[in-house]
Amino acid sequence: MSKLLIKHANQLITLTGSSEKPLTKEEMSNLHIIEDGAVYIEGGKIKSVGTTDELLELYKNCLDGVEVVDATGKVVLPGLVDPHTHLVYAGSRENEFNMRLNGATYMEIMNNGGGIHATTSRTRAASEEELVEQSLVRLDRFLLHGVTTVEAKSGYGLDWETEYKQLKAAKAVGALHPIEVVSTFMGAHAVPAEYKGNPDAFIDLVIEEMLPKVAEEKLAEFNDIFCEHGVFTPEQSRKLLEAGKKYGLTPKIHADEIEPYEGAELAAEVGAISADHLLRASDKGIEMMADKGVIGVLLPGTAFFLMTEAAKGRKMIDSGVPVAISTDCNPGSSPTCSVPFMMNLACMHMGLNPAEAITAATINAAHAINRGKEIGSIEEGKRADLVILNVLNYMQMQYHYGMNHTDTVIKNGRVVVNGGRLCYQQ
Ligand SMILES: N=CN[C@@H](CCC(=O)O)C(=O)O
Ligand SMILES: [Zn+2]
Repeated sequence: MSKLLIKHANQLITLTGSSEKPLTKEEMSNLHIIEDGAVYIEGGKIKSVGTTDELLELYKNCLDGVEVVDATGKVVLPGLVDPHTHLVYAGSRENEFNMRLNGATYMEIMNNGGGIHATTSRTRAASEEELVEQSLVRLDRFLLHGVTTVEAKSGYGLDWETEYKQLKAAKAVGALHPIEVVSTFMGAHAVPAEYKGNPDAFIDLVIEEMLPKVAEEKLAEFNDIFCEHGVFTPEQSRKLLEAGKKYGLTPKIHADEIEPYEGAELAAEVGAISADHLLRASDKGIEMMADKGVIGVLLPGTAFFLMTEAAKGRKMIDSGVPVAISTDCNPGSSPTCSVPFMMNLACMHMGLNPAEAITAATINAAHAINRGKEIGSIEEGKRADLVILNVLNYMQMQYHYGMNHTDTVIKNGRVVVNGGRLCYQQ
């Protein structure tokens, strides 16, 4: 059984005591830091957490054969968790970026057959192997940025054959790569050209034909929809999310991204685990989310890349919404794998402080994908997913913005990134 000791961390950010439920309000700023910290890992799990002196004393007679990682001058965090990605797709859309720089809007591009439709065409045309290959490249990028778990949505098929191919590709990459991939079914990501003008019929198809197959083959844990003016209405969204619950799929929702549409309210009403985007969420919706404990997944890269006003992260935290951060990694509105940069943006454009950004990208992000008991904090019994950053204290992670400080990544107790380079064996 592999054994590993991390010692002399300048700051060991443990986030102790957060496994049962996501952190809210002031709790989000309390990182439970151990100075000169150490972690002992055995068989992929965290065995002990304490100061270096404490752990060296505790294990003094059994350090033979233990791999030792010296974190002097560095910060140790739980592995970052990305709870909202569109990981599996084919192609890219830099042409649309150029169009947007010249004044076109995201929805105009989509309504003219680009956007999600453009990626749908390419994803339909790609083989499962091609999707796997392209997704593995992105997973390597995530890992190099300290991310050890990602959620991945389908939604570039909009027909069963391709949705199935995407979900299978997500499973395959999860098995091939050190990063754990958690699947979400998002058959209702857009109204496909074949159903243009008849979104109700498409929702019925998703409910009647696709949901049962997703459930039968256990292809996903969550069910998501793009609830947006011109895409799916709150009524259609409610119908789909309620139907998914009957198949054991937990609701998630793309809510209030472009225009206010009572998506936050709907998330609270259907008992969604998270409502994501929320750029235009209403005050009432924010209150309802706080009341029901719906996690607000902030996607600061999307507002940044679409050059629009960011979600009100500060207000959400002050109102009691448990907040998480994600990349929204996708080829149109946020083609990035850098969770650390999202944390920078959340501080600069959404009013989070650096401690809250860490909570949002670790334990709260883990809760947003129902993994709070296994990952997201550094505690005895949890999975040994950790990242070691080349900074002296956690605030420097946000202060030296736009840089990748990842030095070492440990996944399930194995060193998979060392000195900022990938070092895992497939
Ligand atoms: N807005 C809907 N879906 C994605 C973007 C997908 C795309 O443009 O390809 C999002 O979350 O931002
Ligand atoms: Zn998304």
